[in-house]
Amino acid sequence: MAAIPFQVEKYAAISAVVRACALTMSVFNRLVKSETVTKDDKSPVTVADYSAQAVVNTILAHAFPNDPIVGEEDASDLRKPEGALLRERIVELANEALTGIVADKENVNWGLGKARSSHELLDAIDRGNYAGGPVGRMWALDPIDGTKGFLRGEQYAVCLALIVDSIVQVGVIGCPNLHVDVSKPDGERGTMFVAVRGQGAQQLSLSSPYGDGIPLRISSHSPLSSIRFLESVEAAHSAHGFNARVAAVLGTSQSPNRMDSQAKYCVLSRGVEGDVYLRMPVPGMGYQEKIWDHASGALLIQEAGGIVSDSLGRPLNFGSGRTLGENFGVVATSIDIHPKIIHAIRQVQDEEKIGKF
Ligand SMILES: Nc1ncnc2c1ncn2[C@@H]1O[C@H](COP(=O)(O)OS(=O)(=O)O)[C@@H](OP(=O)(O)O)[C@H]1O
Ligand SMILES: [Mg+2]
Ligand SMILES: [Mg+2]
Ligand SMILES: [Mg+2]
Repeated sequence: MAAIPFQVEKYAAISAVVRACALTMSVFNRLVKSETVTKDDKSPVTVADYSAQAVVNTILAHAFPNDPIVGEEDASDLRKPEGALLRERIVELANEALTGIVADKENVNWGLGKARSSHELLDAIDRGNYAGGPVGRMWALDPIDGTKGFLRGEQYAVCLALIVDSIVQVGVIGCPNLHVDVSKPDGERGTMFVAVRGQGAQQLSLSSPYGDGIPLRISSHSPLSSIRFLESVEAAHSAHGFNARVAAVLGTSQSPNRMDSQAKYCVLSRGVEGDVYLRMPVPGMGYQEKIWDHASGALLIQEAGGIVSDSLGRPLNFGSGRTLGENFGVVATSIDIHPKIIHAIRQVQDEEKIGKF
């Protein structure tokens, strides 16, 4: 019998994301102020981001020693003398996660059960320093996407994707704070989203992440007047005013559904809580989107029957380095709504040019 493509990669990615999610959940309740620091770009990073990256990269290094990793965090601050306390905490947390008992897929060995030295774990974090590029295999990792959401106790996600020759082949996203049942927002939390190119997309739960799961299907029949946008919480991360003007052009009266992280892609793939994820650059910021903020989610949407492009309708290029440097904005939605959104974006941009706003 022929092997199913990317099955080992899928199970390794699920195993790594489940352990990283458990780590972040246990840290959340015990996090103290000194365990969050501000990076050079003014964004927060916590002991949970660092230790989750150490855990995922340790598992990937064991399972696929030749695969490079594009990960958000690096260990340079932790190697400095003033990083000693943070470093100790990260070593403790990462080893708890690597040696703790979590249900892994049977008959596989990801090198777990053995504690690592501080040196090994810092090197594991720095395996994420790969520059990216158009050719070959690489993993894209965001150990905590939506760190601000994590700190608020709201949505965040552990996101891992395998990219081969610029194309995302496997995408796994764990959302510890996302409700499992769309009709019960206050019900059980802890979801896992898994997509493999050509094999569909499923929602599973973090407590039972290896079964068949629920097949995901993006919503496709919303009349334009009732479509709902998904967007970032932070106005500094995506242009809320621009989204509101696109919504006005389309004539929708629904207020946007705002949440942090790639949980937006997850919610979109479930087909009920939103119809379009629109992320337009904030003028003057000069920010380039990072591949780890979109790779898993983009595949999830495609495998759920939707389409992901930039604001000009061009495919996202995951092979141009650590950023989506050749793209401008992100639009994820169903195949039938997509051209209408691209058209409305152009209309708003034209109106802005003639000074209508
Ligand atoms: N200036 C700017 N513009 C656009 N995007 C930025 C910017 N700065 C940061 N980031 C990235 O946004 C990631 C979080 O995205 P979200 O959509 O979750 O934003 S928000 O937190 O809800 O506002 C966030 O991911 P994490 O750092 O993993 O939390 C960043 O990669
Ligand atoms: Mg960050
Ligand atoms: Mg992120
Ligand atoms: Mg992050």
